[in-house]
Amino acid sequence: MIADAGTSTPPGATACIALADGTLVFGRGFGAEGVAVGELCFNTAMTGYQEIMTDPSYAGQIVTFTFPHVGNVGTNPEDDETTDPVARGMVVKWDVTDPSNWRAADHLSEWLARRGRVGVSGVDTRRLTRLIRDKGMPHVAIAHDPQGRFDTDALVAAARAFPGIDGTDLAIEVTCPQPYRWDEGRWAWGEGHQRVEGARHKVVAVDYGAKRNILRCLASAGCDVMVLPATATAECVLAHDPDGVFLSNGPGDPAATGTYAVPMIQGVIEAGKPVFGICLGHQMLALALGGRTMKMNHGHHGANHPVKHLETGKVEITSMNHGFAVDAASLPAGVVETHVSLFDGSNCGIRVEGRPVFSVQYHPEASPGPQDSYYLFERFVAAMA
Ligand SMILES: NC(=O)CC[C@H](N)C(=O)O
Repeated sequence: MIADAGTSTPPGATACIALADGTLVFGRGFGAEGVAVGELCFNTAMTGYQEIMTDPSYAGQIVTFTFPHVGNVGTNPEDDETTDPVARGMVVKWDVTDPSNWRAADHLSEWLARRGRVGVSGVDTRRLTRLIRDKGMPHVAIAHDPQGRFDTDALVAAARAFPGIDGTDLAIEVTCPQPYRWDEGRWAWGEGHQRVEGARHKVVAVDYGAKRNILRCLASAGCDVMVLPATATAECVLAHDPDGVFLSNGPGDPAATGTYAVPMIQGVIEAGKPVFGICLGHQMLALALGGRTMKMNHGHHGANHPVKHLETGKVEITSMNHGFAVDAASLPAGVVETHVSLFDGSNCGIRVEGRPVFSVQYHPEASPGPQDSYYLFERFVAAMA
């Protein structure tokens, strides 16, 4: 149900996606009723919709899932990457509202409704994805009304009024309000998440919107993790006398977030600390080293992205979620490009020559996704040893 502006609501439609250019897409609503605005992206992962919806890096975005069966395994308390969903809404093909389709413990629709997030199902997500590729992550308003009453002109106007993610610092909205310690390790099958005892390395993790599984990977690799808010200064980080500093993933434009992150990162590098960054942390490390970042057309969001490690020639299948990228041509002498995307050649990793400072654009904690890149946590620990 993809139509032009002014088209009346088709019978049975209880949800509408209005693009800023006037394109309308109708479907069946689930989750919360109401309207949400944001940047519409697509994610190609076949599993992990709950982890994706609760990844703080999706703040300001609405996620279209290209995999057709989303919602069929319900939700559970173990898979949240943060307390609340952070993506503003979700779009899926499978009709989540059909009760005969659902047998899971906690219905995705109720889970989403409890958290005030809007869902649109029954959409031709293949066609919508092509549209996102053509238009480059459009600004949209999505609406869910069980009576199917939509003021489509107002929805298009709301999409147009969305300020966009370019130039916006969103990390400040999702970072932790207070420092806290993290000592829970990775999932052990049948035993859940366990406390890790006897950690050997003191790590400060700066939280720009960290996923819980990243902190679990650090703890499981032997790190005693102190999580600090995004605006922590170098002085504040160094006051914890860490063996290493971790820069987390997070939402928004790295250039806008760099205003406070860059001086902190420069300070800890100057102090000789090992530094490891993931995704937004990677982008901000590149900025701190004198590089530039740029907005991508439709970004990389999925769990099937091949990345080449240029120094070993090995290919890793990675989990990704980013709409900005480091411009490799902008990297100064002494900063080496270590990884590239085999989809489009974009930069996926850097390191500083002669220093234990490195970062990757993708998500080695793989939540969801393949675990090919877990070695990066071990590399960080080795750098601190
Ligand atoms: N996953 C992330 O950390 C995303 C980084 C950044 N917000 C981007 O979209 O590129």
